[in-house]
Amino acid sequence: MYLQIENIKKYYGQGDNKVEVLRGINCGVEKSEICVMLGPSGSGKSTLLNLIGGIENIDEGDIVVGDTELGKLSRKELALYRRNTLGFIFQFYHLVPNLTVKENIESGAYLSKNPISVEELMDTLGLTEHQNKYPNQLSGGQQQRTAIGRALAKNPSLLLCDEPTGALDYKTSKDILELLERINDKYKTTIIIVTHNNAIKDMAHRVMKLRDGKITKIETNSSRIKAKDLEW
Ligand SMILES: Nc1ncnc2c1ncn2[C@@H]1O[C@H](COP(=O)(O)OP(=O)(O)OP(=O)(O)O)[C@@H](O)[C@H]1O
Repeated sequence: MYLQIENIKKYYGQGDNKVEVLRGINCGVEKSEICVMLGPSGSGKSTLLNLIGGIENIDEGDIVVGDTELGKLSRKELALYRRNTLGFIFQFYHLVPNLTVKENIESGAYLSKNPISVEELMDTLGLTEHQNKYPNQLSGGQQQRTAIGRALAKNPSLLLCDEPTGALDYKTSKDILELLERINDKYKTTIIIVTHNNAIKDMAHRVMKLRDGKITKIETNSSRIKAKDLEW
C-alpha cells in the first residue's frame, strides 16, 4: 500500500475533558487510487485527513506514505513532507485575493523539484481565458479550479481534498469531480476525498466509512461510475 494508516488514535483536550476522536484506525490506499472517505458529521474524517496531511500530531499509531513514517518526523521534516508530497484542497478555496488566477497557481509550484507547467494546468482546468482575473472576479467553480491548480502545480503524489464540492452547486460539483477524475488519470495522483455526499463513492476505487472515530466499512469498487454520470 502507498498510504498505510496503522492503529491511529487521536485525542483532543486534557484531563476530564480529554476525548478520543480517532479510536484505532487501520486502513490503506494504493498508489494512484481515488479513495472517498464518508461518515456523519463529527465522525473524524477531517481529523484523519489532517493527520495524513501532517498538520496535526499523531498521538498513537503511525501513518506511512511511500517510505515516510510521519510519526518519526520532526516539525521541519513534516514541513518538507507537506511541501514535496502533498496537495490540499478545501471546501473554501483560500486563494490569495491580490494574486491573479495564474499567479495563484504559480505560487503552488514554489520550491517544487518537479512542477507541472502552469500553462498546461490552466488548459486542463479550463482557466486559460481567466488567467489574468482576480479571485473576486471568478465564480465558485472557477475559484475551486484555481485552488486545484495551485494544489497540483507542484505535481504532488498525494492530493487531499476536504469537502471539495461542499460550497458548490450540482453542476459545478460534477465539473470539479470530473476534473479530479481526469487528474487521477493523467498524472496518476493518489486522491483522498472527504465528503458528506454518498454519491461520490461510486467514482472511487476505494471507499471508507467512519463512525465515532472508527472505520465501519472499507470497500473496493469493481465497477466505478464516471463522475459525469453520478447523480444525487
Ligand atoms: N481542535 C479540536 N479540539 C477539540 N475537539 C475537536 C477539534 N477538532 C475536532 N474536534 C472534535 O473531533 C471530532 C471529529 O471532528 P472532525 O472534524 O474530524 O469530524 P468530521 O467527520 O470531519 O466532521 P464534519 O463532517 O462535520 O466536518 C468532533 O467531535 C469534533 O468536535
